[in-house]
Amino acid sequence: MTDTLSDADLKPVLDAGWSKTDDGKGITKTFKFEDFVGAFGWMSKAAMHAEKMDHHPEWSNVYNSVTVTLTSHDVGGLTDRDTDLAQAMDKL
Ligand SMILES: C[C@H](O)[C@H](O)[C@H]1CNC2=NC(N)=NC(=O)C2=N1
Repeated sequence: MTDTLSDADLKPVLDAGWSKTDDGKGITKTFKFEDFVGAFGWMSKAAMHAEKMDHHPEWSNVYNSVTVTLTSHDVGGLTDRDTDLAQAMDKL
């Protein structure tokens, strides 16, 4: 499905700590880890998931913190590919 999502569709990920970006086209969350190895290990696992799903995060890492933004560039907004990847990241 490539339809953009409504706020109701987003409720599960918003309840799980994701927020809409200021432009409303993405969702973002900051994940915290014990240290850099924890953060980078998580990014490695997340990267494998993203590649399998053919849906890729925008993210940045500073020491033990990883800030992730998810959006569907091809439709210029949020799709279920973003919520699926968000939920996969939350489960890692
Ligand atoms: C061809 C391929 O499916 C597309 O380029 C994919 C790859 N990964 C992607 N990732 C994200 N986040 N948004 C996209 O629109 C996107 N498109």
